Amino acid sequence: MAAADAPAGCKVVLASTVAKSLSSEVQEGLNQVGKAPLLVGFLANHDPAARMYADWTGKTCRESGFEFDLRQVDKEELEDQILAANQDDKVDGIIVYYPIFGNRQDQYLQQIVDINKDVEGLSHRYVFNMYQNIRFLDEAKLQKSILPCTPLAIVKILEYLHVYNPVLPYGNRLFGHNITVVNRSEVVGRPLAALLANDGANVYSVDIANIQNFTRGSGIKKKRHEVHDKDGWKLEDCVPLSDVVISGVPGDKFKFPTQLLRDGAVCINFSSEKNFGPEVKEKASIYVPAIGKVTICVLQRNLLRLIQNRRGPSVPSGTATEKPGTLEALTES
Ligand SMILES: NC(=O)C1=CN([C@@H]2O[C@H](COP(=O)(O)OP(=O)(O)OC[C@H]3O[C@@H](n4cnc5c(N)ncnc54)[C@H](O)[C@@H]3O)[C@@H](O)[C@H]2O)C=CC1
Ligand SMILES: Nc1nc(=O)c2c([nH]1)NC[C@@H]1CN(c3ccc(C(=O)N[C@@H](CCC(=O)O)C(=O)O)cc3)C=[N+]21
Repeated sequence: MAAADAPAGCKVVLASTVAKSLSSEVQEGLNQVGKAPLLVGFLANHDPAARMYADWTGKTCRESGFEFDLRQVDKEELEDQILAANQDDKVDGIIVYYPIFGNRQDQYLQQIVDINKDVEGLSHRYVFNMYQNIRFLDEAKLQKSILPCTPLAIVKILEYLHVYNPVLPYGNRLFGHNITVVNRSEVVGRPLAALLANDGANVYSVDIANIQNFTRGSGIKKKRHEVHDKDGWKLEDCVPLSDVVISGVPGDKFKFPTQLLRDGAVCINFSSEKNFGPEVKEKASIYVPAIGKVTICVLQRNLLRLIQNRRGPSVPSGTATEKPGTLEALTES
């Protein structure tokens, strides 16, 4: 499209741009750690999206000073393989690509990864901390808890876009924003809605069946979010209220109804498919078409955090302790 025909108002922000701003922080962490951390990936399914993501993670890791060992294993052998990697001192982090069995056995496998090697933050303790808005692992608030990579990548993008308002205190920086999240899976959509609401946003969480409101209440008086069903609500009810819309519907059938968007909304797609058609640029102020590169940066950041947590706190006096238990305290280096 010639520049003169381009929609005037919309800025397309690519994940690579946001990833660049995070990678200097990752490189700094890497220098402190003083070795190439080893991430082991277990692929036990034939999902092309998982394979693509795994190959891409390997390429990015090798380019940026990390080692990545992708192990293709039979699903019946995976349990023993994970336990062996838990025991292996050379292994710093473990990522298991899901779905494998596609049922509760997958939850079982998530819980057998050593919590000190769980780069995706899927262990019960990390998940509990996230939903309860508990940001540190220790009383002294020196060891940060681990957040799931894709939801945290979206938080990092919203910080980059200045949707997080630094004039407000840590932990309240999304106060005043209405955000629609289309996807409520346990791996991305539900944790994302909780994180955004814990930071002060009023979140509409949409799945195939219904819409829920995640909120800290009027004046964000509550310490952590609560959830209310919005009976009978549809996208038509929440999208026009939302200044940020985040969509992650799998498959190529779903197309987000862009005519419902508020003028100047910020739109982010995290699905492998393009949930927003090209016409999104006629309405949005900012459009982020994909986020994968940021997710991988956050994965590397989590791996460094695990190594730092394992080595024990060596936080310079007066940094982590000064900050209240906030997501920023958790997400800042
Ligand atoms: N970019 C990244 O870093 C990542 C991207 N993904 C991608 O995100 C997408 C979603 O992955 P998962 O959450 O694991 O999928 P999932 O299948 O577990 O969940 C899909 C969610 O979308 C909802 N949904 C489906 N159709 C809908 C509709 N028509 N209207 C409203 N809601 C609808 C479902 O109710 C469910 O909450 C996939 O394309 C996946 O490849 C997943 C993980 C990381
Ligand atoms: N334990 C676990 N964690 C995962 O995070 C996980 C998983 N298992 N199993 C498989 C799915 C799939 N997945 C994707 C990551 C990035 C893109 C993605 O969107 N990548 C490109 C788009 C690529 C393209 O345009 O084709 C991007 O964001 O720029 C898609 C899918 C993570 N997964």
